[in-house]
Amino acid sequence: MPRFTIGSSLKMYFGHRRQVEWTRRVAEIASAHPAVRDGVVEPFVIPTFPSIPAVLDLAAPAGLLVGAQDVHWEDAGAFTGEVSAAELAELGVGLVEIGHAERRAMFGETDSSAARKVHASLRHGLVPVLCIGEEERGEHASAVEACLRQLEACLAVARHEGTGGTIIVAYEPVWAIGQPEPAPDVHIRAVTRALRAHLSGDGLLHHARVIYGGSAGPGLLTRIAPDVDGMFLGRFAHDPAAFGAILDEAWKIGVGDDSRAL
Ligand SMILES: O=C(CO)COP(=O)(O)O
Repeated sequence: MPRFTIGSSLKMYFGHRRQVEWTRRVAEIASAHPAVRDGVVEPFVIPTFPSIPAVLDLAAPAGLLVGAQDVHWEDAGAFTGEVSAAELAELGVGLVEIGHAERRAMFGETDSSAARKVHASLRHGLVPVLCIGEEERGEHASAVEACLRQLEACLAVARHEGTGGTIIVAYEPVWAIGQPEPAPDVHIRAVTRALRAHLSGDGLLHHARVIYGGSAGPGLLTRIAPDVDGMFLGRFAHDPAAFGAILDEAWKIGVGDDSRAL
């Protein structure tokens, strides 16, 4: 099991050519990096739907997982504009982002639609990257409470149906997305610690991982590493070199962990 899962959603920032170019550079950096070669980091990229096949061609040989930014909960039928988990699995997609704050705010995503999408993804062996986070900045305790409530609401269908698997929970406080700085370290660590404790030993969701997103960039992982399993990057990974800098950090932390264990 890699120590960290680190990746980026390209949202709708780039066109097709630029996503391919970005992936080519990040794939070069990742495949040559000891953090990826030695399994300290499991890297991923989440492009737009039409760019998935081209991104997969470059990413897969470099050890980068590829995700989709959304999914529909049904397997097939009259659902114009939607894409099923079955088709994503057929293409070789490994991850599915579900319930991102932008989809909740702009496209009517709710905990109950997210719950159906999580279930569909697990049924097809895809790993949900389930995005949760409180809307307003406040006390740690109220953020923990809101996130645990949201997490369980988004897992309700999978729990009801007894459908398990691996899941990545992306803690993304809504107020920290698209900002100059991430949430304060102590806040991130309090919430991710509580989420990890809640999910540890979960009978249904094996290997649940908790990563942080929201204006994350180089320098943050070193400060929050003891309480997270990775990071979900946005704008601050648009420069492929920044992705490389974060792999450097992860490698240093991983080597430190190993030497402490000896
Ligand atoms: O939403 C995010 C990742 O999904 C974070 O985006 P930013 O890092 O650009 O705020």
